[in-house]
Amino acid sequence: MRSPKDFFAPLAVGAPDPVREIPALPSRMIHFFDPSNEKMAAKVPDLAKKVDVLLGNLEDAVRADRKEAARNGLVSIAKSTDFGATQLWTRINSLDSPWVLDDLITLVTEIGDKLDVIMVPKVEGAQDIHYVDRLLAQLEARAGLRRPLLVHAILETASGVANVEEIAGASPRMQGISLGPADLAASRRMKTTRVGGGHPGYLVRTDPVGDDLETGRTTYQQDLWHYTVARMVDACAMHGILPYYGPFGDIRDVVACEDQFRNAFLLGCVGTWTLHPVQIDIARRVFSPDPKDVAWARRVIAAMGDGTGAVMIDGKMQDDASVKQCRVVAELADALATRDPELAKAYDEATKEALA
Ligand SMILES: CC(C)(COP(=O)(O)OP(=O)(O)OC[C@H]1O[C@@H](n2cnc3c(N)ncnc32)[C@H](O)[C@@H]1OP(=O)(O)O)[C@@H](O)C(=O)NCCC(=O)NCCSC(=O)C[C@](C)(O)C(=O)O
Ligand SMILES: [Mg+2]
Repeated sequence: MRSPKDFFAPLAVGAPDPVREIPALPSRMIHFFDPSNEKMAAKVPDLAKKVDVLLGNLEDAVRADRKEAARNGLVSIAKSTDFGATQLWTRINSLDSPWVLDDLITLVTEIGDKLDVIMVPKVEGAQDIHYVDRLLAQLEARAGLRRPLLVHAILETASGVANVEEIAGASPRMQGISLGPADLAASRRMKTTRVGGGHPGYLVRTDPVGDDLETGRTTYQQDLWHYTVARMVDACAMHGILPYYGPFGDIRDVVACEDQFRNAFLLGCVGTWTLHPVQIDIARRVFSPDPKDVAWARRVIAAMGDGTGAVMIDGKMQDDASVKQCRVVAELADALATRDPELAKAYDEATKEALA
């Protein structure tokens, strides 16, 4: 463990100073594409206008014989595309794979100035982040980068979940954590075969009435991911980094996808992954606060003055704690409004109506 005094010292001579605060940039959707897939790659310039984050995926879902093509494809896309205010991330191959060393060397050297965040899969503990941290510092120094690359961990091993708090605080580069439900299910030996979402067999049932065990017993499907997402959110909040839902693999089921995204949003996540273009608008809708909620939040903030004491608004008590919740919603709305003029208009109109 490094001394707290050294935590913000660069890990290589000539590497840029680590950031002290993780920027809360809009990242409602991290849109995955395979840079070796020509059809997907061709859509990148248009997607850059629609999404908050584009992620060139090099790991799972890219065939073993396409790994180099994906890496080289990402380099050429990054060099030739104007991303505007859209962030460019990548997911490197896992740290035990034969590809990861070349992924890091090539990407940092060739496009380190274009990349914002490096997503590291299958993180098991702080040791994995420490390894990437030092290596990135060496490569940044050699490439003469002025801005440090940030690191994002995927929570997709049982060990990673057990160590999530130390992973979140392992480096000043830690930008956030995403749920990786497919690998996590396998690592935990869960008996599911899905990528994210619920399962009809994971349920609770109302008690029987009398001796009849069969009739009138409603069942409620439960969320398999509640514990993990909640724990991830706490670990991230504790360390000032950002939590995300992960993939929802049933592309056709846009309804359950929206539900799963919304659960994560309400629990504290700032965004999700989108694997297919059809999921982009769902993520935008879910991870942008509702204009009515924004208007309410602004109304409470205005009524609460310096934020202390208690007032009644529409029959509901407001105090120091509820105004803090309202500030979370209002600040997120303000940040998203700077990127999304349509949203800015909807927020202002709803606020005018609420205050009229
Ligand atoms: C599911 C697939 C195969 C269906 O792909 P498709 O071509 O069969 O679908 P489609 O509906 O026919 O596609 C329509 C059009 O959209 C395009 N398209 C389709 N997807 C995209 C995309 N993402 N970005 C940009 N364009 C896309 C596609 O090329 C096509 O273009 P066209 O109209 O010109 O013919 C495809 O969407 C895909 O490969 N998506 C990405 C999958 C991926 O990245 N998986 C890895 C992340 S999840 C994961 O790793 C788990 C985790 C965290 O690690 C853990 O839980 O453990
Ligand atoms: Mg995975």
